[in-house]
Amino acid sequence: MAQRVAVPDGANKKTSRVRVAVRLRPYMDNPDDKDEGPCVRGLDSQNLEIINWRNATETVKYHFDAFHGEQTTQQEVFVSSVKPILPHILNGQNASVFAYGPTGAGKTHTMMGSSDQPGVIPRAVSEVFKLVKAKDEDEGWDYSIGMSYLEIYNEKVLDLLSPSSQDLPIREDKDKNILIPGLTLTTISSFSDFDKHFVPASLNRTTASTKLNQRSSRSHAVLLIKVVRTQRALPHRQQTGKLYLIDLAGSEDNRRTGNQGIRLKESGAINLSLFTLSKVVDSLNSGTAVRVPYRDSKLTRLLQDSLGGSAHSVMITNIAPEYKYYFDTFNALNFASKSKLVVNKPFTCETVAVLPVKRAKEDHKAGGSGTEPPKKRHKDDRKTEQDSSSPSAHFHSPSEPSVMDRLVALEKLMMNCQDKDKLSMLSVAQSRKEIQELKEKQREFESKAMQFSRLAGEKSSAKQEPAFTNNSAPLQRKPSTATNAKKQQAVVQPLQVFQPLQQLAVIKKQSVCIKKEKKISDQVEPPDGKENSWESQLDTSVLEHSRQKILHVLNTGSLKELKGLQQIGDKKAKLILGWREIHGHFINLEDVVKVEGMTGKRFSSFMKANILSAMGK
Ligand SMILES: Nc1ncnc2c1ncn2[C@@H]1O[C@H](COP(=O)(O)OP(=O)(O)OP(=O)(O)O)[C@@H](O)[C@H]1O
Repeated sequence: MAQRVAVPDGANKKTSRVRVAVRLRPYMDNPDDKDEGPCVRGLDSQNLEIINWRNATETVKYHFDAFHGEQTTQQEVFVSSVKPILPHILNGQNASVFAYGPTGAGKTHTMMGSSDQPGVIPRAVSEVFKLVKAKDEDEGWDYSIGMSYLEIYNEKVLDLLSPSSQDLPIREDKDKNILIPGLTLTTISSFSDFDKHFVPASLNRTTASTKLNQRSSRSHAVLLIKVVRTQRALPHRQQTGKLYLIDLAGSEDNRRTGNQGIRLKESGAINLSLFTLSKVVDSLNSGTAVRVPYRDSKLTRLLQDSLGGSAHSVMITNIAPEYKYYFDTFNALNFASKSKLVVNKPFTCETVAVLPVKRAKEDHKAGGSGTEPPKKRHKDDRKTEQDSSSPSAHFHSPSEPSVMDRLVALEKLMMNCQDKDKLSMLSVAQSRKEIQELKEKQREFESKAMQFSRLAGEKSSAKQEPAFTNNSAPLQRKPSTATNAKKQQAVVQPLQVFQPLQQLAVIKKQSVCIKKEKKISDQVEPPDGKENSWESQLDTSVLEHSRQKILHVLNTGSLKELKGLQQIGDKKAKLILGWREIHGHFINLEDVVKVEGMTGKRFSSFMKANILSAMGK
């Protein structure tokens, strides 16, 4: 049998952008949400605006490749955003279309649709058959179409056409094509043939009811349509084009989905892979990435040869207009647009009237503009108490799980620390990204805490004991060596406190800070005076002036200005911005050790480098 060899692809090796469209679903009347109106609206076929939560008299404008408003039909979405990329599949190129967005914002509606309003998937498959049929016989190629259908659930690849199969591996061949050995590939000869396989397989998808969506997709559903064309004459060239049509699981805020237990675990996997997808799309669209992090999740690994490179990709970001989706919408838009947003000038009265702002004020009353009339503020307070979706309602509810409480506490902390002057230094997108990253870290911490709590639960008696006890803390079990004992202690210490789980986040933070402050003073002013001997040689007033200058940059500097400091790279600068978002200003320079990764030693070295550099030495 003749062996096939890969023909070098003459196509442009430049990494292509992901085309981004946004679709706003219609407002859904809900007795609890009445009178609120939308928080986001379209401006034209490429632009939309959303209330600015930092100042409800402003909006934030976004520009996209396409904007589909509430009235847009399934056919219009398909024709404008998907149809143009399909002919490439017949020429051996790859493409991907994916629907991204918060849970309940319309991803499944967009991708699958219903029998009377079919979505992108049935329309695209039907179009591929049409395109093949329309090919001229005289061109001399034979076409065959195959389908695979899988879901990525909890970072496992599961074959929806063969539901009894186990987690499948993702491999890359020598030509950098992504393969899934063992995945069913069914040849289909017509649209009805496709339908026959697709409909029952869709029922195998993992869905569940959450607070926000009765039938929420808990996995990423990936439909692969493979078009292989073979030349009839010698040398029987063969080209394979892959089209991925993906209905992603919703990006989730667990306070609002009410997720616990298995739902929370699913949600962790969903958010992780979406976070990685956002990094990949960001890298591709910014065009600056040295390494696109495809390997960081199964989803992006699978899409590696169909996202970026010479592939054609479209992301349809689904958003919902109701206020209860506000933060999810804001996050989704920031993920989708990255640098494209513009902060508006203050809203005119006329425009404010069109977009009611009370919910935004309510959600952020602690950090709002402070200009709202007292009467209205009172009304909003009342509403907050009644509204179960309000962060503060969760915060005060003793029956809510502690994980949610702590996430809400974090969010609340962020809201309370809004300082207009400080925030004006940051672009909205940038700061949201930082918050997002911090939230990811917080989630990691939460999942560790949950694991920890489970361990504690197994060991302790069935009585109502605190979740954390000093003899159940795994970190304490680690034998510490003389050299790292101090470091370990700084972490273990807070867990020795007998406190309910829900207070852990705060306690841990405080304790670590106290401990680290101690470490710092040890290191900045060591007993032998060796470490800071350089300081003692400087004039006190000059030293103090330099310290103040550094503190000023740390408190008000933009990303660029922070990176201008000695020993502050991109990552550390972002962490500092994120810390400021949550906690406000650094009161003392020594507070910098509270920023993740800034140890006492690093702080000493940071101070030395910056003071000497400020003095021109
Ligand atoms: N453009 C639209 N027109 C009419 N109804 C819509 C539209 N978009 C979504 N819906 C309706 O909104 C509800 C939620 O939509 P859908 O299930 O598609 O959300 P989702 O983003 O896929 O959620 P999840 O991530 O939880 O699966 C459904 O009842 C759906 O029919």
